[in-house]
Amino acid sequence: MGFSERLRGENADDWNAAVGHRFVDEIFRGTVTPDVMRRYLTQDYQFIDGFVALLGMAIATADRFESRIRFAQFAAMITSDENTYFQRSFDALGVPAAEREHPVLTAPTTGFQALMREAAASRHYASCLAVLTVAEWLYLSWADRPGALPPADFIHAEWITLHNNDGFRGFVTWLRGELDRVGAAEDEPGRAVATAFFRRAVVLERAFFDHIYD
Ligand SMILES: Cc1ncc(C[n+]2csc(CCO)c2C)c(N)n1
Repeated sequence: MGFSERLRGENADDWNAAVGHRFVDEIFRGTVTPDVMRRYLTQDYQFIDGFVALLGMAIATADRFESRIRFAQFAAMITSDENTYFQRSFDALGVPAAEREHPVLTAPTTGFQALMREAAASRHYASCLAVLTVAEWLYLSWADRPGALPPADFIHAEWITLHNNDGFRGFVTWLRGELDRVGAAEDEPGRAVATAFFRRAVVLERAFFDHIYD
């Protein structure tokens, strides 16, 4: 069994609770209320800055050029103006500028920001990979419901298709392979550090979904 599959298995309870969360069922049915969707998206929007910084550290610490290229291309894609989902959703939900840019942060959001900052500060490629892999793979896992009909509202439908399209699937497959490769090459202390980052990320993903219903 590869490192990524082993890590997922060790965190199966929290992983499955996130992937099968009430929010996920409701977004596929198109029944997430505007109030909940607004809380979710305003908090999630605060995630992207630290995420891109962490990608930058993965580019810097990767052990080979081809991995840097993969991350650089992904970073370019997610930071291009092409993806206007958040702004269109904020417009549709009537979210004012102040709440888009400076919402009151919830505990899981500040937890994620700290986790991504710490992973980057570690300058340890396997730890950067561990956090990035959870953020991507767990999202592909919940969004991947073959045969499910798309909900009517674009706010629900596009949040699903952003995370289950073939390009995203290909990147997650590569990311898992990269974590498997790097995990196998690490010594045991290095693997243990990456394992702890992976676990914290899975716990926070579950808490992030829970918190929008509090
Ligand atoms: C709490 C939370 N965890 C993971 C993701 C997924 N995610 C974060 S950044 C990124 C790349 C650009 O889409 C992806 C897929 C999320 N949105 N929110």
